[in-house]
Amino acid sequence: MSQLPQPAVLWEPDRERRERATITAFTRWVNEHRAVEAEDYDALWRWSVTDLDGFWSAVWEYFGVPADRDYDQVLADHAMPGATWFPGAQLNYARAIFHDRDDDTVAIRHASELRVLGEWTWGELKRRTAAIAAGLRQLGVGKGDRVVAYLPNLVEAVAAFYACAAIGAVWSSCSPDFGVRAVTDRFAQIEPKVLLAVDGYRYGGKDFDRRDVVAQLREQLPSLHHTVVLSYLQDEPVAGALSWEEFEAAGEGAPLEFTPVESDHPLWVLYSSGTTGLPKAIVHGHGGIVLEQVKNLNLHLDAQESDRVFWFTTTGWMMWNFLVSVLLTKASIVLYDGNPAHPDLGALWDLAERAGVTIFGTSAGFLATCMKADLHPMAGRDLSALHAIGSTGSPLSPEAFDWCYREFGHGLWLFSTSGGTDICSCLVGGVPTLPVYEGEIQARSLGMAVASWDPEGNELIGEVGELVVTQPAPSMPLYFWGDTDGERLRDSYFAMYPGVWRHGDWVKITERGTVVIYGRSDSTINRGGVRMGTSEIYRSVLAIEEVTDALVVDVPQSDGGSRIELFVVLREGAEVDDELARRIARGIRQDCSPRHVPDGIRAISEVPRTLSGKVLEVPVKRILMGESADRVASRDSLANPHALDYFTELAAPSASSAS
Ligand SMILES: CC(=O)CC(=O)O
Repeated sequence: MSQLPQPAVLWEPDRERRERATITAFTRWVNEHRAVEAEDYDALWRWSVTDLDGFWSAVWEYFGVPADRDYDQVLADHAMPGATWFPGAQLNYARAIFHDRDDDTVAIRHASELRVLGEWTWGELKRRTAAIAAGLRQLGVGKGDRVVAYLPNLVEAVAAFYACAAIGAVWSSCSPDFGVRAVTDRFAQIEPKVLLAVDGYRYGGKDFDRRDVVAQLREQLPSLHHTVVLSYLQDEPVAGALSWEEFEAAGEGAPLEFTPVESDHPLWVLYSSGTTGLPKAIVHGHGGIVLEQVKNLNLHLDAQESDRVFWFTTTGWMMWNFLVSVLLTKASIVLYDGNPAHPDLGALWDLAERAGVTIFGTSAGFLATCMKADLHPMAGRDLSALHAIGSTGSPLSPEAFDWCYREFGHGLWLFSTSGGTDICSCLVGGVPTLPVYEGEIQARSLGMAVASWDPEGNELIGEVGELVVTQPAPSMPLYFWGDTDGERLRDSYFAMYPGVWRHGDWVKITERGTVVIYGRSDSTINRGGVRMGTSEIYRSVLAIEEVTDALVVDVPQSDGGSRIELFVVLREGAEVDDELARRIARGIRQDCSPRHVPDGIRAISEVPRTLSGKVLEVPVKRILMGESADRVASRDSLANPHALDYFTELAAPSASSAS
C-alpha cells in the first residue's frame, strides 16, 4: 500500500455549511428511523451499501417519492445482473418532476447562441409539456413507444422529454452535431415511432443547416410514422414534416396526465460505444432513475430551493439527463446551447452571471482550457451567487483544482464526479460536508458499493485497480435494447468478475476514502463525456480509399486532458499529408462527431492484433502511457508481435518530445 503525502486541503465546509446540507438532515433522520448510527459520512456510506433495503427505502420515504402504488419490496433479487428494484410499485418519473410545484416559480432559465436568456415558470413548463404529451398521443404514441429527438439543449427538448415520460413512452436523444450514421446506428436499434428534430443550429457563430440530415434520417429510420421539426435556425417549413407549432397547438389546453408505470418500465435509452458492433442501447427504468437521481441530486449535488443549477451539456451526453433530473429537487435549472468558447472563453461565465447560477457544472476539459488561457472569470463579473463548481467527463488535474481555488477563493466548493452513461449518475463524487483535497474526488456515492480490485478480485486501498461495484444499484441498466438473451450486457460489465459490475475505469480509493480516477481501462474514446466506440471511428476512416487499416486510442496526458491518436495503414504510395489528414478529420466530424477528430494522425505499417484478430487498443494506449510492451501484452497471443515495436519507439522520451 502506498503511503504518499496527503494532498493539500483546498476547501473545508464550516459548521454553517454542514448544517444546511440536506445530507446532514437526512443522516439525522436515518439515525432516528433506521437501525443505524452513522456518525460520519464513511459510516453512512458503509450502511448504505450494506443495508440496501434500509437505505433505498429511506431515500424513498425521506424525499416523499410520489407513487400511484407503493412497492411490495425494495429489492426482490440481489443478483447482478438481474436485480429487481421496487416490484409492485406504480409511479411515473414525470409525476415526480411536477409534484407539488408553484406555477409562478421559475423552473428553467435558458439561452443559446440564437436565443437571449429567457425563463419558463413551472406553469409554463406544465402547459407546454401537457401540449406536447397530447400532441404525441394524437400521433398515436402510447406506453412503450419510442420517441427520438435530434434536438439541441433547448427548453422544448426538456418539455418533450417530460411529455414522453408522462405518457409512458420511451425517450432517446442525439445532439444535432452527430452525423447521419452515428444517429442511425443509435436510433435504428430502438425502432422509433416519432422523430422530433431541429432544422439547424448555431455553434461558434456559424449556422449549421440540418434539414438534409433530417431528410436522410427519415429515409433511414423505416419505423418512423411522423417527424416534427422545430424551426430554430430558419423560419421555413420542412416538406413532409409537421411543424413544432402545429404539433403543440394540436395538444394546447390538454391537462397534464401521468400514466402510472411499473418501476422497471423503460424511461429512456442512452448509448455507450464499445470496440465492436453498434453502440450499446442502454435502457433505464422510471423507478431506478427517480430513486438514484433523487438521492444524487439532493444528497450529493445538494441542490436546494434557492439553487440555480447549470451544467454545460448537449442532448447527446448523459449529463443532459442528469441536468433535467435536477427538477426532481426544489432547485431550478439553467440550459445553454452553443460553443462554450464563443465568442470567447468568458461565454459560460457571462451566462452564470446573467442567470444567477449557484452551481456551475462543466467538464474537466473546459476548466483546463480556462486555466491554460489564464482566464480570470471573476474579473469584471458579479459571480457572487456562485457557490459550487462541478466537474466531470474526465479526471480533473490537481493544477485545475488549484486554478479554481486561485480564481474563486476558498469559499467555493469544487467537486469532481465520475460515473457515466451506464448508470446515468455518479459512482463517486461530491459530498458537501467533506473536505476537498487537491486532485481528488471527495468520496464514493451513497448506495454505490464501489471498490478498486486487482485482477484476482482482491480489494485494493491506496493502489490503482479496476473500478468495480459489488452490490446492485437502482439505476444500473434494465437491459440493452435488442439484447434478448442478455449476453451483451453480461459481457459489458460482468465478464471479468462474474456477479460484480466492472465499470471500465482505473481507480484508486485512498486511505481517507477519497477517490482518484485514472481514465478508461477499456479503449472507448471519451471526449467531454461523449463516448464514441473505436469501431465507429474505424468505419469512418476505413471508408477513405487510401486507408486499409487503422487503430485509434485516447491517451491520457499529465495535464488531465487526453489526446486522440489515430494510426493508419495506407495503400502503397499514399502518405499522411495535409490533404489526407483533412479528409480523415472531415469524415470523422460528419460520421461521428466534431469532438472525436484526432489530435494526431500517423502512418504505420501494421496494426497489432491478437491471434483472434482483435486490435490491441488498450495495450497500445498503455505503451503510449509509458508501460513496457512485455507488461501489457503476451507476445505469444499476438498475430504480429513486432507491430508493437513502433509504439514502444514512439513512446520513448526522445520520440515523444519530437512529435
Ligand atoms: C458523471 C459522469 O461520469 C459523466 C461522464 O464522464 O460521462
